[in-house]
Amino acid sequence: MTATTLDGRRTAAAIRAELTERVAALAERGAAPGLGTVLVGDDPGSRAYVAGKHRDCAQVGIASIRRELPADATQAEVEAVVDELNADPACTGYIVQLPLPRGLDANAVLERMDPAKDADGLHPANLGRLVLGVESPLPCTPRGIVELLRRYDVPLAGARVCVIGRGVTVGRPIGLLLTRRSENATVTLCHTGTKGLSWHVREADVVVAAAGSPGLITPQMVRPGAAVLDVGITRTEGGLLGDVHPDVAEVAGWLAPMPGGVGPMTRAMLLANVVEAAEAAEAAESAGAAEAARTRATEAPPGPDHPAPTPPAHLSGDPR
Ligand SMILES: Nc1nc(=O)c2c([nH]1)NC[C@@H]1CN(c3ccc(C(=O)N[C@@H](CCC(=O)O)C(=O)O)cc3)C=[N+]21
Repeated sequence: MTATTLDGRRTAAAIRAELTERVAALAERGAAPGLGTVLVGDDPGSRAYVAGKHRDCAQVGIASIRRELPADATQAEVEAVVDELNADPACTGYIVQLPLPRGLDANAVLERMDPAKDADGLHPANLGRLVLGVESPLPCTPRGIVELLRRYDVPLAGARVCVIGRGVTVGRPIGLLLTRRSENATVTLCHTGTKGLSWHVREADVVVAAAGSPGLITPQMVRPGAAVLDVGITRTEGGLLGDVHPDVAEVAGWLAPMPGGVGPMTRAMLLANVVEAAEAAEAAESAGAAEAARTRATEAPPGPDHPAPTPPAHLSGDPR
């Protein structure tokens, strides 16, 4: 058996085409989405990832706002950039590229962001909303995984999903998405302390490998026909390595490879979050404008343009 490729590049391109139309519609109503990125330090991976982000933005017509700080930036300097983007009306959404260099408090930075501009869905208020089932921007990688599985009709209802990795961007939030009633999967969250990892993986209909451990998932561990998504990226001299051994393609029913699987979907979902935030802001603004117009109409003092309405006879107090 050779797995069907869950082609993230092709799927992300289709999503970008859909978003391009929505950005054009926003522009017609005078609302231009703008994505900000905050990059601290010079990690080559982070740099490449942020550059990709700006290329994607240019392609769909989203303005991009780039902020870079040196690796020795202070907490106050990073927070000043956050304050600036919170206040900038041209920036409708932004991300702070993680991980931050040692010594910086990422949680304090995330907490300081305007949750309405959180394009990553990683602000504590938005993660809380995800737990509560309240609408919120969703973390990009988990959202990209769900979208990829959906577009390839991989069955999720009642499916056993094994997630390997407990990071904040993937492993922790993905269980919250997959166990919603709309997806209805059952999720086991495994990590480096899990006993009998092979057994857990072998039970699964869907495997999400996000541990950052090259070749961790071998063909013998995978249930024939299962969907396997490689989310791990390890940078080596020889290139990028995923968490899934290449021979898994002979056993799996579906495979999201690295590269070309979940990574491009993550980027597409970031764009989706930015467009959705701009649509929500535009809707709130036009609702606010309509409300203000109504308030003016009902509260304007009587004058030559607005004569006081004549009360109906039974309320006028006039005995005639
Ligand atoms: N605030 C924040 N939000 C993130 O979403 C976030 C982050 N920080 N820090 C780092 C991780 C990693 N990440 C990737 C996204 C896309 C690819 C991607 O497009 N990968 C391509 C190729 C990768 C390459 O060639 O370098 C692929 O898999 O085909 C990779 C990695 C987002 N992250």
